[in-house]
Amino acid sequence: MTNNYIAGEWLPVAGAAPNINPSNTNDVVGDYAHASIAETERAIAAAYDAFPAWSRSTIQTRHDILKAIGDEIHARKDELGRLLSREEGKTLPEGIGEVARAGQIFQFFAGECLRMAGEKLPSVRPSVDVEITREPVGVIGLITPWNFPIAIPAWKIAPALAYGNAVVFKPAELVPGSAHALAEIIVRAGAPAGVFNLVMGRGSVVGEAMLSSSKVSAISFTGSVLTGRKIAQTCITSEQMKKLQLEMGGKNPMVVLDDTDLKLAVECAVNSAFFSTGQRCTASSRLIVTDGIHDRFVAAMQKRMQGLVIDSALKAGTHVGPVVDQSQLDQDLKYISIGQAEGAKLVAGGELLKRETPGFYLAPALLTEVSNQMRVAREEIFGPVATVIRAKDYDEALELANDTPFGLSSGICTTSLKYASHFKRNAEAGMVMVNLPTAGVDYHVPFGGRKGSSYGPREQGRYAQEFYTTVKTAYTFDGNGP
Ligand SMILES: NC(=O)C1=CN([C@@H]2O[C@H](COP(=O)(O)OP(=O)(O)OC[C@H]3O[C@@H](n4cnc5c(N)ncnc54)[C@H](OP(=O)(O)O)[C@@H]3O)[C@@H](O)[C@H]2O)C=CC1
Ligand SMILES: O=C(O)CCC(=O)C(=O)O
Repeated sequence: MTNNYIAGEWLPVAGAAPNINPSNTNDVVGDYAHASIAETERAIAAAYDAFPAWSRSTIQTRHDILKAIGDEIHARKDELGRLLSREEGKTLPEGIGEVARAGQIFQFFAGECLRMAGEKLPSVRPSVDVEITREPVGVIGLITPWNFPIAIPAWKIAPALAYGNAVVFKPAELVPGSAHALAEIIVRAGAPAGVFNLVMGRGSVVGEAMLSSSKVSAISFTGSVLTGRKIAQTCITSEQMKKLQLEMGGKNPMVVLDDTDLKLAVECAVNSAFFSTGQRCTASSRLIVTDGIHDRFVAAMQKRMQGLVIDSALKAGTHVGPVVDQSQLDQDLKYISIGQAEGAKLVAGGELLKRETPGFYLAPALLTEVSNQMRVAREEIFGPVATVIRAKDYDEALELANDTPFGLSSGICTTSLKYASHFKRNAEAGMVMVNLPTAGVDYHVPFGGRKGSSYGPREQGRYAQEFYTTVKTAYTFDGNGP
C-alpha cells in the first residue's frame, strides 16, 4: 500500500483504495492510502508548526529545492508520463507532455524565488519612507482534480512553496499515483518536515477537514462548479474568511468564421474538443460556426473524426484515450441523450467502443443543430462531446460566445485581423485564443477565467504571487525634519 506523507514521515493509514487503469479495468495501478479526519488534522498541525521557519528560509534555499524538484520531474518525464496515462487515461504523448510541463513549472518558480521584489515609495508626510513587501500567507490547502494529475498540483505547490508557505495537498481520489510520485520527489529535494504534506483520500473527508480548520489560511481548488461553490460556502462565513482561489468549469466557445482556413479550424476544433478525451476545463464544447462555412465545416469535422484512433492510452498511435471512469462515462452518455432529446442531431460518434482491454471507450461525439439555450450548450459535460451552433454572422457569433454562465477560454478561427482584434477585446473570458485551440496553455503566464469559471486571483506565471502572498505596507519615520 502507498502511504501519505505527513509531518516528515510516510505514514501507514487504516484505509486504502485501488487505483484503476481506465484503459484496462483489470489493471490495478496500486492501492493508495485514504486518510481520516484525524490524519488530515495531523498534517495541518505539522504544516502550521513548520510554517514560521520555512517562511524565513532564504530565497536561495527555496530556489534550490524547487529547481531540484523541477529537474527530477523533467528527467523522469517518460516514466512518470506512463504512470499518469495509466491512471488517468490521456494518451502517452499527452501524459509525457504534462509531466514535462510540471517540471517546467517548478523550474519557473525556482527562478521566481530570486525575482521577488517590493516597492519603496516616498510618503506624503516628511521624513517618512513607505515600503511595500509581500509575505507568505501561512498554511495553504491545495485540492486538485483528476484531469491534470501532475500539472495542476505543480502549478499550485510550486508557487505556494516558492513564496514561503506550508502546504497540505489533497489530490483527486482517482489519480493518487502521480501525486504520490510528485510527493516523493519533493521530499527527496529537501523540503523540511511539515512544509509539504500529502494527504490522499476523499474530498468529503480530507477536503472538508482542510476547509474547516482554523490553521489553514487559504485554499486553492480546481474542480467542478458544485464543489467550488460548496468550498466557498464553508470557507467564507461569519466564523472564518479564508483566502480562496477557485478554478471551476468552462463551456468554452470556438467561433469559426466564413473566412477561416478550414483545415486549421478543424484541427483547432478536434484538438480543443476531443484531445485529452475532452476532459479539460479549457475544452471547446461550443463550436459557433457562421452560415457560409457551416456545412463544409461539419462535413470536414465528420471526415477528420473518422480518422481518430480511440484506444488504450498506453498504445502507440492512440489519439484519444478512454474516459476517466464509469461515472464520467455515464455523464457523457447522459448528455448525448439529453442533446438528442432537445432536438440536436448526433452526426458523428457517441457510441461505446470495445477494445482489446476492458475500458471506458467512447467515440468522440459531434452534435449539430444545437441552440445556445439547450442544456448541452450551457452545462459542462467534461467529455469528448462537442456541439455545433449556427450563427448568421460575426456579431451573432460573438453574442452567442459570450452568452454563457462561464468565462474561462474563448477562441476564434479567422483570417481577418479586424474580427480577430475585435474578438480579443470583446470576448468575456479570461483567456482568448486566435487560430489556436482553446485548450493548451503556456506555463509562465496567467491562467484563469471570469464569471462562473473562476474566483480569486489568477494562477500561474508571476501573477500567482497575488494569491500565495499577502501585501505589507511599512512606514518608517527617520527622525529628521522636513
Ligand atoms: N474544471 C475542471 O478543471 C474540472 C471540472 N470537473 C468537473 O467536475 C465533475 C466531477 O468531477 P469530480 O472529480 O468529482 O470533481 P470535484 O469537484 O468533485 O473534485 C475536485 C476535487 O475536489 C475534491 N472534493 C470533492 N468534494 C469535496 C468537498 N466537499 N470538500 C473539499 N473537497 C472536495 C475532490 O475529491 P475526490 O477526489 O474525493 O473527488 C477532488 O480532489 C466533472 O464531470 C467535471 O464536470 C472535474 C475535474 C476538473
Ligand atoms: O488547457 C490547459 O492547458 C489546462 C487545462 C486545465 O487546467 C484544466 O482542464 O483543468
